[in-house]
Amino acid sequence: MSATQRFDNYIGGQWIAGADYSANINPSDLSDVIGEYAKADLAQVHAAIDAARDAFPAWSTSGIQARHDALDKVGSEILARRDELGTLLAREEGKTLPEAIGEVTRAGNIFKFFAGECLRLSGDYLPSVRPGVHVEVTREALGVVGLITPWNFPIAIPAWKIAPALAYGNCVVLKPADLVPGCAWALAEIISRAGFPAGVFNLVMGSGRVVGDALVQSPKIDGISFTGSVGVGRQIAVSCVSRQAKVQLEMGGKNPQVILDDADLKQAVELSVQSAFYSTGQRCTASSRFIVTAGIHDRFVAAMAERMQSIKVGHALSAGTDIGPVVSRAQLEQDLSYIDIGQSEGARLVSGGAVVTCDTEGYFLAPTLFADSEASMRISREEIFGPVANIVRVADYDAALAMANDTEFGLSAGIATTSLKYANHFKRHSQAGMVMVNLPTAGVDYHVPFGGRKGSSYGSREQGRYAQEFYTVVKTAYVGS
Ligand SMILES: NC(=O)C1=CN([C@@H]2O[C@H](COP(=O)(O)OP(=O)(O)OC[C@H]3O[C@@H](n4cnc5c(N)ncnc54)[C@H](OP(=O)(O)O)[C@@H]3O)[C@@H](O)[C@H]2O)C=CC1
Ligand SMILES: O=C(O)CCC(=O)C(=O)O
Repeated sequence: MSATQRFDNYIGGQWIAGADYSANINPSDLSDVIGEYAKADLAQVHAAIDAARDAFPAWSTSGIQARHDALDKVGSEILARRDELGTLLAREEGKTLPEAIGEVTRAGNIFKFFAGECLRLSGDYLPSVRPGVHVEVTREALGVVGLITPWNFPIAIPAWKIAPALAYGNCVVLKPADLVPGCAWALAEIISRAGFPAGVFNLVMGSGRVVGDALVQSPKIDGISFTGSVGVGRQIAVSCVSRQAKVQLEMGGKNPQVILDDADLKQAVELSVQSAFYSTGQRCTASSRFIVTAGIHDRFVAAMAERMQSIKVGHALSAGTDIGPVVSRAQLEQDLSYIDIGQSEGARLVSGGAVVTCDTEGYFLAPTLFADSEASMRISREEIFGPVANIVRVADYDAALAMANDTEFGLSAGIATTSLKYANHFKRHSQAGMVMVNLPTAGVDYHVPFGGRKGSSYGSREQGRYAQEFYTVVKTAYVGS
């Protein structure tokens, strides 16, 4: 691939040159330009929405075998090209190559799963309370959906929005994050050859303020599915609700990882390192606050400090790298500012705290851990979205549960314990959408519901068969004789 290769938008079955282009830069090596990616202008966004509207009547009533076959084909090609696509993902986002190949595999499996879902859509057939009448409850496609995706999962998040949308008969306009258009473009290119009619799937790249906002404001869009920050998500919700468009938001987290006295220390340390630092901490499911009971606290702090010495930060494509770079200069500055905040709030730096120099120029940050933190500190309450975590000491399980739930977020929550009693109590009383027992808070399956409570999510769940709640509307038909 030439460094200056240009990648266009995909609108109405055609590759359309952008109104402008921007460079996609490798955060592990700022001299590596992956390509120039199109930026759509407003006319192109509206052309994509119109193409999707025109395609909707035929696609929404198309045969389920054709939909199955096209989605299955996309899944097969993604899986067959997982090493190549994983390399592209690692290059543009900074996940390590094994993590990136894992994400690509997840995307391929998602398309395969939703290919199967085309064949499993069911409804209800019931007797009416009126004699001689019966009732049919069926699901129909929502319409044209705008999908707005973040930079931290450049292929899996587009996949888990696109695949159910198409499976249930919707037409799609995808706007990926401007920072990582490469995987979205590669996915669009695969979809363009899989047998979907023109206009069923459209890709418009560019900034959220221009392209994303045009999708959100368009009266021709029936629903928006968004993953990203709380601030942008809430603005989108207000716009969509005011014009009665459906909206689904997946946003931030401040996910607690509780470590109880009876936990297996080695296991607790491993899952905590995974939760907080893998994928450079850039997961909405990452844990950045460890809530540790008094009897294990000092041993946990010491074991974490020792374990963190062996975490290797480096180029995402280098063998042996555990943690790749932070995605961008802006995100690195945000992470560093939270490290300053933690120190000025009086937390004790146990490990990390500074940028790391590597052979290439990139945004490398040492995984950073604070101890002696208080639950009221900003580092304990605000989403950092980088490899920065802190430890708060509590007296016992009851205090740990109360602190875990004392947050405006509710995405994922973990507990490390050998006690069935506490594990069961935590599963029942955690105010998070996803609870992990003796597992990292991050790292979810593709065939079960994904989403949170409180400030983390809004609208129905993503993934698994629960995805149909967003991408379909229910019709109740009464049939007399
Ligand atoms: N929950 C999660 O999975 C994620 C959470 N975050 C959190 O958000 C913070 C900021 O990250 P960032 O990428 O800027 O998140 P944003 O919420 O800004 O971006 C997410 C997506 O929304 C788009 N967007 C931005 N503004 C608008 C708008 N006004 N209307 C419609 N779409 C819009 C973005 O476009 P573009 O970026 O191309 O301009 C991107 O495609 C992170 O530090 C982290 O805390 C970030 C990523 C994922
Ligand atoms: O932890 C995961 O597997 C998913 C995380 C995620 O969806 C996100 O960070 O946006």
